[in-house]
Amino acid sequence: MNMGLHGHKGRKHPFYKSIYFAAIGIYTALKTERNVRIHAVVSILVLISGWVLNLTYTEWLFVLLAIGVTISLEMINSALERAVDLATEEYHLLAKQAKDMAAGAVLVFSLISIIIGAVIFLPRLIEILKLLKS
Ligand SMILES: Nc1ncnc2c1ncn2[C@@H]1O[C@H](COP(=O)(O)OP(=O)(O)OP(=O)(O)O)[C@@H](O)[C@H]1O
Repeated sequence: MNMGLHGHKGRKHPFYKSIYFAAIGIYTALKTERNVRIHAVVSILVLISGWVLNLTYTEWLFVLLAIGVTISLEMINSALERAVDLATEEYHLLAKQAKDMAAGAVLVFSLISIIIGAVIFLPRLIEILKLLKS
């Protein structure tokens, strides 16, 4: 394997090609990973809700961060699952730990996202329910 001057396998792509491969990666994740599709649909619903509820500048920053990091982590989790499956088809403790830790990372940030969502959206929803009652 020629690592050459350009590092990994001696390949060197122009920048636009790297962006193209990354876009293919997003497409592949959407096509093959149910969890990524669910996150994408929920994210679109959250963006519409944020627009309807007229979020503040700071609230938008938190919402965008929560959406972006959650989907990114989910894709890294899927990538790691593939890398592990490529490395071994056998049962292996290290394979289990690698997959479970990656899933744990997704879970940690999902819990943070739920807190961010609750802090931003719950007070507004309660406000709307009060208005509907009166
Ligand atoms: N080669 C392996 N050796 C040991 N344990 C494994 C191996 N592959 C998978 N596992 C265990 O089985 C679980 C399920 O693995 P799988 O690859 O199906 O991922 P998954 O968690 O179902 O993925 P998804 O996020 O797509 O639902 C892993 O979390 C891990 O605990």
